[in-house]
Amino acid sequence: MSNILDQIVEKTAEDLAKRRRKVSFNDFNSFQGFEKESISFKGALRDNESVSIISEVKKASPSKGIIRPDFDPVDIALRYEEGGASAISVLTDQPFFKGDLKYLEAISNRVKLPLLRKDFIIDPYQMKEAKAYGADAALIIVAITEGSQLNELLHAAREFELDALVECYDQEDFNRINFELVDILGVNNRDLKNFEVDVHRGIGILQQAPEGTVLVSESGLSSGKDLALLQKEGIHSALIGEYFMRQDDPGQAIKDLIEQTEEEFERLQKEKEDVEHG
Ligand SMILES: O=C(O)c1ccccc1NCC(=O)[C@H](O)[C@H](O)COP(=O)(O)O
Repeated sequence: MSNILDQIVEKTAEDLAKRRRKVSFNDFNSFQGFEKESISFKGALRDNESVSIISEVKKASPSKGIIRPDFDPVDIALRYEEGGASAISVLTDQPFFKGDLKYLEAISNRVKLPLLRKDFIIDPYQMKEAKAYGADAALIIVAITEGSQLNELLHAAREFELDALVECYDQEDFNRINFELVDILGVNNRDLKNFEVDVHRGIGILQQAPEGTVLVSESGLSSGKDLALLQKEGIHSALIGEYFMRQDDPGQAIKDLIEQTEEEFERLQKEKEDVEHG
């Protein structure tokens, strides 16, 4: 690991140490999230004939800086729900993405869709914290774990009734996964050395997962063409942030994208039939 993830993880560890001093592991037991029954994130991604959409609440990013200056996380999440998203990803990292755990909590009080805590999780403390603030699922990035840490985080997710979206950046990450413990796999299409995205590279890795794994393509997706390609290649879900966050009405943008995807998928099917029948 020698890229932006190094810097993010270093800062995450510092902030985590500060939070631990304020709120102990046991303190979380009295948080509101523990009263809520988890909603199946995995089920929501699969319950779709076409590619399901995980729409992301994302104010800023290391690659683009501030993406949405006029940022109202609850309003955005409500629009996502109305627009037809299957699940919502909420960035909770503050230093690099301008996210907040409070956004997760506020959204969980208003929206019925399953919520993914999108952060840089390196310790079981953050899993319990995710549940405490209303998450139904949490991201685990393989590249920021070492040795048994990945499996330890997977066990913690299970303990706190969270689905785990396990994210790879490359083949090396993929090779480290024990699929007996993992049932939702994401591949991030973004190359962290130059921030370029390549959806085809991601598909190639996702397709190696065992049958029954829920497959998620992440980053750089913005068109019906992208999503129809994913559907054609057997990918279940698309995680989309920046594209929606740049639209005046992110809810309408989801509706339009779903419609474009259906049209493009039909076009691809017809093209295939024409080739088959000469
Ligand atoms: O978004 C970034 O610049 C970034 C940089 C370094 C590590 C992670 C990063 N993004 C996190 C994500 O995975 C994306 O927010 C998510 O996949 C949505 O991507 P997009 O649709 O391109 O906003």
